Amino acid sequence: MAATPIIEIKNLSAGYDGRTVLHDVNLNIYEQDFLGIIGPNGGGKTTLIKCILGLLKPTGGEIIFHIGQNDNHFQIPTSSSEISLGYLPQYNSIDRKFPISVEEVILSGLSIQKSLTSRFTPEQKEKGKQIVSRMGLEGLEHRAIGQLSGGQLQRALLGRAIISDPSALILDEPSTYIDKRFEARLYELLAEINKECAIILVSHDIGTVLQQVKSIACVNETLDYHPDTEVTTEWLEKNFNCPIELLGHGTLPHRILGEHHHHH
Ligand SMILES: Nc1ncnc2c1ncn2[C@@H]1O[C@H](COP(=O)(O)OP(=O)(O)OP(=O)(O)O)[C@@H](O)[C@H]1O
Repeated sequence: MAATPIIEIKNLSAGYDGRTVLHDVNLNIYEQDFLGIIGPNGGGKTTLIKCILGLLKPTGGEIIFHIGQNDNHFQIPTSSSEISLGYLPQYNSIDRKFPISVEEVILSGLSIQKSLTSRFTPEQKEKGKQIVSRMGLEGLEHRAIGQLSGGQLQRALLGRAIISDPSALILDEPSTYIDKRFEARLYELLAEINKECAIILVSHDIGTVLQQVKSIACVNETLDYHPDTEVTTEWLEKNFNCPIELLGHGTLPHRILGEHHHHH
């Protein structure tokens, strides 16, 4: 069965105020994908995510979303508003003083098309409970998000991102949620979520990413896709435009690197 991608990015370019940041980006995301997106600071990772989420209008090319049953695809040429995408934002974009509880944060993942005051159905509340338990947040439902640890907040936001059973889940720098104790648990959760949802994981943490994902893309003005995680240091250096030592990842697990040479 020939798979159709759920997200198809063709010749995408994007930028700000007339300055091009991304160009000639081509990428297909399939149902079972777990794609890691790495790249140097300012390379355009967040810009690509903004385009996929429909928050930034591309200056060229297109992003096509295929949703629905396998034999019943339809396309939304210009917007992602109807495809269900889950999104875990960067830590520094979260206002922890916002007076909202864990349960409310999770349920807010369902309320995109609702007004803030409309009530949730009993089915939606039940779904919320399931997510609370899946995220290991029992007992914290009514806690304000400002009173959570980094790892707990992250799981609440992950719950919000997956409560609508999205076709794809996008995570922006999930390893910056401080609470390192929960990092292993996060990746366990993601592996589980990946059984029913494509995942796109943006991260600086090359070593961790390479151990979790199935394929990898490096974004540096354009996108270089690699179908597995057997990347070489040469591939990384070419895409980052710098020697691997400068990336600050001296502890890259060697077993996931392909043939490579040391040249000091
Ligand atoms: N709102 C904006 N207005 C103007 N320029 C921007 C804006 N957002 C990002 N840029 C610029 O676009 C380029 C790509 O930024 P982007 O945030 O996509 O990179 P990134 O790969 O996510 O970087 P990092 O790893 O540092 O988060 C950078 O040069 C940045 O300064």
